[in-house]
Amino acid sequence: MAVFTPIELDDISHWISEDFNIGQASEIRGIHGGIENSNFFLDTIQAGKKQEYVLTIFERLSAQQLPYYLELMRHLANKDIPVPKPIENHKGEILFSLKGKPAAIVSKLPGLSRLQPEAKHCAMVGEMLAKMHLAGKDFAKTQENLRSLGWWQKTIPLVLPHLNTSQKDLLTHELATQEAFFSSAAYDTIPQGASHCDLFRDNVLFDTQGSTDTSQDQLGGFFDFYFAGTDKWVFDLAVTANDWCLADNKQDLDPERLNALMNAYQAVRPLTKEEQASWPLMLRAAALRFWVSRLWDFYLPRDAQMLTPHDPTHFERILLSRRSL
Ligand SMILES: Nc1ncnc2c1ncn2[C@@H]1O[C@H](COP(=O)(O)OP(=O)(O)OP(=O)(O)O)[C@@H](O)[C@H]1O
Ligand SMILES: N[C@@H](CCO)C(=O)O
Repeated sequence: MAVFTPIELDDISHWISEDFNIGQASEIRGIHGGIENSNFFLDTIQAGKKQEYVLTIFERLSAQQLPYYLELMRHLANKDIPVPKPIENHKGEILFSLKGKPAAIVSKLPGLSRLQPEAKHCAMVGEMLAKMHLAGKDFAKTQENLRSLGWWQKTIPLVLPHLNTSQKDLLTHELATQEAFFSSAAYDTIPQGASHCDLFRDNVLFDTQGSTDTSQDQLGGFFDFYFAGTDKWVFDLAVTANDWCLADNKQDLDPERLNALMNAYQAVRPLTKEEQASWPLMLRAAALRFWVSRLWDFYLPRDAQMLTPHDPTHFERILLSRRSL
């Protein structure tokens, strides 16, 4: 629930009409979802028709880091993967500056999130995630996942003082396990490429086709590529499974939804035997990554209007569950 940098229509209307071919800005509305960036729905009127976009002001990422994400989105959108397409100005640029911070405008995806997904939603996500991984194979840029092992090693010491003894033990032992895994010969054999790395339920939209229930749901698309990176595809799948396939106890995996996700993914891209062998440790790595980031946001929060950090204990419980697999 965050808007860190407020933007009014007067701040952008001249810029939009002068630098872009998307009509006249008619309305801008802060979006109070998300915790990382300042996001706004931007409406324009072009040739008498309303058009909808999303304006994002990046609060942490730098102008050097951002081209990877935006160009990945453009690459995938050009291959008909349903992701937001960055809007170019008259010079063909897709990264801008607003109020001294990097900014971008992207297409608005249709639909809404399904926070209580059914197996069919997991299957749609699994199929598209595999297609996305394959579509990204010829993406020219590489950039590390900025919230992977190096970031965990840097951030864990900052949050340890806030934890009790059992949490400290869990965090430090899991980090040591992952350090050994990342430096193993087996890890090097696992295929990698452009990965979303944050494909939670709140980063996928489903187009309801006008239905009041889920019976007509079609995938609207994946968004929020701002934690993407060149990473192990099976790590990306594990991040997705940990959020989409949670059992009712909010820590174990639900077999029906997990099978739907995995079968649909593998129908497009079968996992290698090395990926299959790595699966338990990848699920743990995915749980650790988000436990650390939620601890960081919770104990070292930033000033923001209406920022509601996520509950760190959610991924503490998930990590404990994955370690028991
Ligand atoms: N391209 C898009 N199309 C439709 N809705 C979007 C789009 N991008 C963002 N949104 C809306 O804005 C909300 C916040 O976006 P997002 O999830 O990217 O927030 P964030 O703070 O950038 O990232 P995070 O979710 O990691 O905290 C989303 O929940 C969604 O409702
Ligand atoms: N999807 C993340 C927030 C953004 O990284 C979480 O739920 O912790």
